[in-house]
Amino acid sequence: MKYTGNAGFSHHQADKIGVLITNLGTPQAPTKGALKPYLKEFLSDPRVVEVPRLIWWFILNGIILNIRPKRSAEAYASVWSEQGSPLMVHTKAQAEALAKRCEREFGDDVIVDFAMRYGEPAVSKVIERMLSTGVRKLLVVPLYPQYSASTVGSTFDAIAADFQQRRWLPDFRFVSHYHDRPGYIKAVAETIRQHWEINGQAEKLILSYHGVPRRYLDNGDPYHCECLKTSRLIAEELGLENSQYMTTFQSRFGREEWLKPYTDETLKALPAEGVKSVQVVCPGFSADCLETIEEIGEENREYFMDAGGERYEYIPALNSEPAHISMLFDLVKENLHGWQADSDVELRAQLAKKHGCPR
Ligand SMILES: C=CC1=C(C)c2cc3[nH]c(cc4nc(cc5[nH]c(cc1n2)c(C)c5CCC(=O)O)C(CCC(=O)O)=C4C)c(C)c3C=C
Ligand SMILES: [Fe+2]
Ligand SMILES: [Fe+2]
Repeated sequence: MKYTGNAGFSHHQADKIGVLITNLGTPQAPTKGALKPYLKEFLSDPRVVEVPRLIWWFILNGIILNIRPKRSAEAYASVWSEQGSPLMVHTKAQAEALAKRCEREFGDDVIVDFAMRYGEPAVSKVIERMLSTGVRKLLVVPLYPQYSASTVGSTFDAIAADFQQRRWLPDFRFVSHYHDRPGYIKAVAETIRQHWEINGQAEKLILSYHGVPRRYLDNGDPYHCECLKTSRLIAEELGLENSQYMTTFQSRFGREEWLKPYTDETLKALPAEGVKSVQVVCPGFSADCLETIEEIGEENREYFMDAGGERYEYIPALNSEPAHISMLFDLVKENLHGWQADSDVELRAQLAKKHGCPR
C-alpha cells in the first residue's frame, strides 16, 4: 500500500488550523444527465439506503436511475438561479462569511473552506487542498443541526475513507450535531419572530424536518429525538403552547414507513380540522435547497390550499443570516479551544540553519 500526500512538503511551511464546513451536495446542473451521476453516488451510499447491497444495486440501477433523474431535474430547474443550485449558493456564502469572521478573530492562522458529501467540491479534494496549504489541525462541521447516520455519519465515512489513504493525518475534531445549542435555537426563533412582526402569527407553526425510514429510529438513530428536542426548545423560546405547533417529517423516498407524521398528509388534513392558516419552518436545513424551496414552498402549499387552507407561509432557512454566522462562529471557536497554529516562519529559518530541520 502506498499512502498519498505531502511528497512535496515544504519543511518551512507554517502550520495552520482548518475549519471545514460541509453539506449534502447538489447536482452540477438541473438536467437529467447531471442528476444521474449525482443520484447514483448519493443513493449508493449504504448510510443513506440501508438495504442489502445486491438487491439495492438492481433496484437502483434497474428502476430508480431510469426514472428519477428526469423528474428530479425538472424540480431542480424550478429552483435553479443564475448563480446555480440554491444549496451551493448558500453554502458558499456561509463559508465566505464564516471565513471573514474567523479572519477578524484569528488572522491567517485559521483557514475556512467548504465541501459537499456528494458531487463537488468533494470532501477529499478540499481536505487535500487544506492539508497542502499547511493545515495540521482540522475541525469539520457538517451543517446538519440534528445527528443522523445518513447525513453526519456518512460525512464522517467520507473523511475516514480519505484519511485511510493518507500518510500524514492532521489532529482532527468533528461536530456531530448542534440541535439544542442555545445560539441555534435563538437564531431560528428570531427568524420566526421577525416573520411574525411583518406578517402576523398564523394559527399553527409547522416545524418540518427531512424524514428518514422509521426503521433507522428503531435501530437506534437519535435523529427523531433530536428533531423533537429542537422543536420543543424553539417552541419554549417563542412561548408557544403544545397546540400551537407541530413537528412533521417531509421528503419521503421509497415505499417503507418513514418518520411520522408526514408533512404532506398533515397539511392536507389540517383545514378539515379547522386550521386555515399555517407557517412552515424547516429547522433541520441550514440552507434553503430543493427540499425547502420546491417541496415546502410550492408543493405543500398547493396541498394545503387545495384542501381548504386560506393562508400558507414558508419561513426561510437561516442561510447566511448574520445570526446564523455568529452562531456557527461561536460553535467553531468553542471547538477550536486549546488549538494553536504555528506560523513562526522566521523561527523555522533559524532552526533550519542551526540543526538541519526547521521543526
Ligand atoms: C437534512 C437532513 C437530511 C436527511 C436526514 C436526509 C435523508 C435522506 N434523503 C434521501 C433522499 C434524497 N434527498 C434528496 C435531497 C436532499 N436531502 C437533504 C437532506 C437530508 N436528507 C438535502 C439538503 C437535499 C437537497 C439537495 C439539493 O440539491 O438541494 C434527494 C435528491 C432530490 C430528489 O431527487 O428528490 C434524494 C433522492 C434519503 C433516501 C434519505 C434517507 C436517509
Ligand atoms: Fe434527503
Ligand atoms: Fe424519539
